[in-house]
Amino acid sequence: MAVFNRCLRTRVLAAVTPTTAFAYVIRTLSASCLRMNLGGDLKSASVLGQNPLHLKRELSGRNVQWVFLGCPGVGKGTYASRLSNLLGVPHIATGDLVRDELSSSGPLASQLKDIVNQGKLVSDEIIINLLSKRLEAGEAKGESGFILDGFPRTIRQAEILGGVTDIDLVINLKLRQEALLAKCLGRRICSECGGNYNVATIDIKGENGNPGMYMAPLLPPPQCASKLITRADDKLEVVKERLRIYNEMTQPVEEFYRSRGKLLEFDLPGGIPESWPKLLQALNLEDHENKRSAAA
Ligand SMILES: Nc1ncnc2c1ncn2[C@@H]1O[C@H](COP(=O)(O)OP(=O)(O)O)[C@@H](O)[C@H]1O
Repeated sequence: MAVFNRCLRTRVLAAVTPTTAFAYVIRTLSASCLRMNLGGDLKSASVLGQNPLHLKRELSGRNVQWVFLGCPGVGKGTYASRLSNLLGVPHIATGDLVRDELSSSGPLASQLKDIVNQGKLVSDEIIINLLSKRLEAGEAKGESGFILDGFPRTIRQAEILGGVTDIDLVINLKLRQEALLAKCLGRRICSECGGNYNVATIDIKGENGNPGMYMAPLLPPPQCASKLITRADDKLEVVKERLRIYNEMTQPVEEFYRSRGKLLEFDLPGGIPESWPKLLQALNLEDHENKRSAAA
């Protein structure tokens, strides 16, 4: 097994141009961690109506390599994490990697704090370094496959990723504009367990032929209720800036994958109870656990 060497990475990063260095880091990791290119295209499986889970069993060592796109507050983390549990692949959210780094008070923390709190994107170099370290740690635990959430966020990141591994499917989550801001502002995190909740109730009345939409709040269990915190970048002005940056920098990534036939557009019809079964249907997946608890 190829073991990623931190000194080598430092030397390579210093010696070559940034793009080459990022690609080198991910290629090294991809080759060893992700067991790439073992065949099978799970994206086309879902499009063609076969069951990706069935295919997954047939592809020894090759788990899904999916990406979630979507505006801040759309619910990428919620659905990526549910699919990660269902498919048995890691959910890797680059925003979480950035927040872990921020709370670690390591050398990067002070540099990242201002950028994140202003709603800006951190540099490709930093984000790829954090992602590489996360993949390296996953390799050590025997992980394979991934659901990426928050990466790629720029065309350059998408090109680098595409240069080193195959992405099977990109799920583009979409939610009505009126709901996005409220969802971001209602987001809360348990400071103890890290659980994600939302205190916003979205209740858009149907008018002029447009349907209404209801999304119940996602309230914390009693043990988390008194420990909720709001992300520093979930303030109104910062959220507006993040939405602006998404439209400018990340929306082109949707087209990047659309033109390659990898994009699955999914309009969220409401909260989790309505959206989760429909998302599973769109992916040709079944959640037996969910069915069992719904029937109970
Ligand atoms: N791929 C990335 N490229 C650059 N910056 C990133 C990336 N992923 C996360 N970040 C940084 O982390 C912050 C939080 O990310 P995330 O939790 O994904 O936010 P959101 O809820 O807006 O999708 C971003 O505003 C940005 O500063």
